[in-house]
Amino acid sequence: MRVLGVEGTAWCASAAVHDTETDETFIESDAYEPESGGIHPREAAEHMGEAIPRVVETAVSHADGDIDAVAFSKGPGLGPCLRVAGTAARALAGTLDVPLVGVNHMVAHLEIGRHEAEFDSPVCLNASGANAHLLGFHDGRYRVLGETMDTGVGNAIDKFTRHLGWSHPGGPKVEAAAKDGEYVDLPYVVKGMDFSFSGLMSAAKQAVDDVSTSEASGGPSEHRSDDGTPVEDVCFSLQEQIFAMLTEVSERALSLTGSDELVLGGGVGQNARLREMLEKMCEQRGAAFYAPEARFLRDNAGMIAVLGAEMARAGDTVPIADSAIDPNFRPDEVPVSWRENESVAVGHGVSAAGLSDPRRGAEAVVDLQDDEVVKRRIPKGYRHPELDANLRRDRTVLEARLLNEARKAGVPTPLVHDIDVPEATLRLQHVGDADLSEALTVDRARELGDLLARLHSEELVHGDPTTQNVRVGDRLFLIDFGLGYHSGHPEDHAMDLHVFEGSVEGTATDPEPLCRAFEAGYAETGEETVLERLAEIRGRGRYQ
Ligand SMILES: C[C@@H](O)[C@H](NC(=O)OP(=O)(O)OC[C@H]1O[C@@H](n2cnc3c(N)ncnc32)[C@H](O)[C@@H]1O)C(=O)O
Ligand SMILES: [Fe+2]
Repeated sequence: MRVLGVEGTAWCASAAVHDTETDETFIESDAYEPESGGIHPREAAEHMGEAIPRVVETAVSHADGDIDAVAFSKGPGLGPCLRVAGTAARALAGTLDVPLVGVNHMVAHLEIGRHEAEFDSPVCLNASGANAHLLGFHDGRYRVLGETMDTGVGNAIDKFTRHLGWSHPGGPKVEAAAKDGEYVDLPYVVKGMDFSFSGLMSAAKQAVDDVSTSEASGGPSEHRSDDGTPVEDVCFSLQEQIFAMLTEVSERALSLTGSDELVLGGGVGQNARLREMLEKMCEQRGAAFYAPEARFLRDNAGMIAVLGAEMARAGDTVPIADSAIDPNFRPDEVPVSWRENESVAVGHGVSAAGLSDPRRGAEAVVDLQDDEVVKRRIPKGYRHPELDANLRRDRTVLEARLLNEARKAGVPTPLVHDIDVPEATLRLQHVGDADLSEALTVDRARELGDLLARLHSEELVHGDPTTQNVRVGDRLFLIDFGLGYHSGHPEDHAMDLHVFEGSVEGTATDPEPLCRAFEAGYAETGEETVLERLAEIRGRGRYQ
């Protein structure tokens, strides 16, 4: 079978032909390059209007007109661009009299890696321009295990370079500038498997602004000053922070799902430092890692044609009348017709808190000694040594402090027997006999809701309350406060709830009653505003 793919979600007008017999993919692309600033939707759509017919013609003639189906990016993306590419795809399917396939662009970014690596059920990290998320496959659907709480990763980097006056796209320029940089401390924000870039980006711009104000007459190529931060140091550190955040949440997702395969997708995946970090992390935990070649990472119609072929084979085609584009098409809305009903399931190779298989813990090695647990935050080879030392120290100290404060707030936690800060090691009381991930019930979900409400009423935030960070005994115990902090803000409290529900939705067959009970438990003692904020976070328009 030969499938023609059409891609036109934002900047890349592209057509491709995938031949399922030979597994070869021919791609023809034409990039829109804004003269100044970022991507303008109207200009980008004009570019699509000119370039799509051209790239389609090249691809069709490459296949000698021998095409069995037409697949196109149905969304997400910029409406005006999607419309142009969608119209072209519909017209082509009509003219050739072949079926039409509507592909989710984000799922295509990840399926291309799975297809090439021949992995069964990997965790997928998408690092693209307008998005950033972790997907796992469970019970016939992609589940969003974690995602950005504000902008996509590429857009965050591009906004920073726009601030510097550099042309679009900024990602490759930051990568080049980072080669001569040294580490400076910048914010690092992960919440469970979610993460955000806005604080980090403001700090980066601030650091550079200090430089440019004192260099006002120095011209754009001169970035150094005596008291400011050299721009290459900011670029270097930006990469170190952002990619370490993405790698950390990927590792957490591997740990939570028990998967030992990771694939990368999206344009930012072209960055060698990101790939290096992911590769090192996987190597350290004995997982397999795959990143497709660059032409399949950045936006391209090849990935649309490859997934389109699988969908067409599964009979997943769409009548022209029902083929409307969807600018907000989320990957978890896609009915996955082309995969067997396999799952990345919780429990798979994951022992209780990683106890019998210490390698599996996301962050720490945990050893059982009599009735005590020795938890050591091991150095992570993928992180910059300074960042690594800071994170291990800060999290160890915070964890010890917050475990005690939480207990005082009436939330059961293990007693802290001893702390060794230089070794980032805690000796803790052994509590419970299973993880909540192995023993989640409606009643326990409710009990946990109540515990988090109590924690929040004392202005404490857990930071990572997934089902793996709750122990089950005669009652529930909260463990692993390493991402915790003090805050009385409803947004921070709501994020705790969001993280828990994300871990349930990513792994439970029927998450709905569990989440409802959890929220009911929270509502008994917790603040109504937090639950309202939770609903808002869920529906928040992200990815600007
Ligand atoms: C919806 C769709 O239009 C969108 N696609 C998209 O944004 O294009 P993509 O090719 O996946 O990613 C482009 C981004 O990838 C970044 N990028 C490219 N090369 C890079 C590099 N070497 N280092 C860091 N970022 C890089 C660019 O700066 C830009 O932000 C998406 O997938 O989110
Ligand atoms: Fe993309």
